Order: sequence, then C-alpha cells, then structure tokens
Amino acid sequence: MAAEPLSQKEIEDRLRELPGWSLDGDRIARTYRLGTHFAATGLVVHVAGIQEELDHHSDLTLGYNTVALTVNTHSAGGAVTALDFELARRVEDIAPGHGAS
Ligand SMILES: C[C@H](O)[C@H](O)[C@H]1CNC2=NC(N)=NC(=O)C2=N1
Repeated sequence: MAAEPLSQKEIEDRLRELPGWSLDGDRIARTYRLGTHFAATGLVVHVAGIQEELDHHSDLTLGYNTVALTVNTHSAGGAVTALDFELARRVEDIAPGHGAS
C-alpha cells in the first residue's frame, strides 16, 4: 500500500520524538557532525545500507565532517510520510555508534 501524506500535526508530533530533526519545506532533515571526514564517510555508507534495506532513500550529503539527510516520499507526491520517519528513526539508532551528534 502506498504511504499516505502525514498531516502537519502528525509531522510535528513525530518530530518531537526525533530531537535534531526538523521540517525543511516539504522534507524532514537533520545534519550530523562527526569527529573526522572518515567517520562521516562511514556513517554515509551505513545509512546507504539502511536505505537499500528500506527501499527508501534520502538526499544524503557528505561534508568535511558532516552528514546531512533530507527526505520525503516521491511516490506520495513529495509529501512527508511514515516511511520518512522510519528512515529517520533507523538513522538515529545507528548514528551515535559513529560518534555523530
Ligand atoms: C521503485 C522503488 O521502490 C521506489 O522508487 C522507491 C525508492 N526510494 C524512494 N525514496 C524516497 N525518498 N521516496 C520514494 O518514493 C522512493 N521510492
């Protein structure tokens, strides 16, 4: 079943469970800071694996010591859906292990 767009209230409620994540236009977003470029690269590779597993993909940007994600759901017309929050939750769970904050 296709993911349905979440309402503004649903988005706000779910964002409260994900400190560091925010609504950026029609996408949810977070930027992580890491100790080194190599550590940031490791986080990108780990996130890429999660995204393949979920078949749901953020725009994932590697900086010098930062990793930025923004995501919405193309198949829901570019709205924010539960799939975006599932990806965000999964990334939150593994990011601390990479030293990300
Ligand atoms: C065919 C495949 O399931 C789709 O293209 C997936 C892949 N990754 C995706 N990622 C995101 N962010 N939104 C989608 O709608 C989406 N669709």
